[in-house]
Amino acid sequence: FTPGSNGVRSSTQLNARQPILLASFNLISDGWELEGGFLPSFLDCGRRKLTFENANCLFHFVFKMNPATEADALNLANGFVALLNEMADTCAMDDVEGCTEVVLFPPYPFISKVKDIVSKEGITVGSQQIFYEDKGAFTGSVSASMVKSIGCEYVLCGHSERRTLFSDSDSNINAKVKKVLEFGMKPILCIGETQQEYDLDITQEVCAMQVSKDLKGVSKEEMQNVVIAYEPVWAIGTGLVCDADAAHHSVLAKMYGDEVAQATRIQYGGSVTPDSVDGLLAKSDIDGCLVGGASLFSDKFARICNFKAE
Ligand SMILES: O=C(CO)COP(=O)(O)O
Repeated sequence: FTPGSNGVRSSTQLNARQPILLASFNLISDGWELEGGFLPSFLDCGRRKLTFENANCLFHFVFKMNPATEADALNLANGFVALLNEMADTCAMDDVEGCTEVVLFPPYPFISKVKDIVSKEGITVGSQQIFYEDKGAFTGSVSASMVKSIGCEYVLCGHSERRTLFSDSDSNINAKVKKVLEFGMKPILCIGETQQEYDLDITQEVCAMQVSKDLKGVSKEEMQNVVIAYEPVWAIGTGLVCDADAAHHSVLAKMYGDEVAQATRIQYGGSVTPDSVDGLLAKSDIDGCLVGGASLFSDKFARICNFKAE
């Protein structure tokens, strides 16, 4: 492909991929036998802080394996809080409607102390990963009960880096999604095609397969706690931004009606920065962003939360 001059793939480049979630949810619906197309709303899903003009958005900031020390992580968290305090905020802590939900995903050792700093600002924390077993001789692993017990509300499942670097299979991801739900937390299922799959024009098939395998056995009712993050692998950490037409709610609406389309939260991830966020969130079909690299800079974090849809 040829990226646009600003590193953003244009919609013409993405025409072929627009029905990704149509295909994906078609497969899911075969398993669910959806009737009448109702899924409960996601709007009860947690903390919120900011109002601005951005109602009901869901921003997840994933630190990945950064920063190097606890002191650095706490500095970052304090920086977020300081900047948020400078911003207009009309959301009460227990507001839901019209407020933006912000969740941080620090590495395990920093979760509790970061949570202590940011929770008074209405920001909550999540876990970048869990193992699907409850307990036992699984050296180096962390269970759902452990992260739940320190206040994690969300858990990432199926991130492309886990799929490729740590051989996370679809069946393992499915087991993790179910374990997260069993413990009353919310899985964020990450899906997305690689560069090679994009070039082969099999994006739809790849995403459909991931969704159908990774959500196998997840009920309609449980789906109210599932978030889907569409993250093209080629866009992660590269500066290239998919225009995310692929994550189009209207394809869901055509199949299941508006209620389902509105109830399903779809995030976009892949090189979300202060420069790209406004354009991305101007698309009514994107409900929020999953942010990696920009999470490590408090000014970028603050600007992303305070996006202005173009
Ligand atoms: O992988 C990501 C979030 O999960 C995206 O990472 P970047 O924002 O660094 O591209």
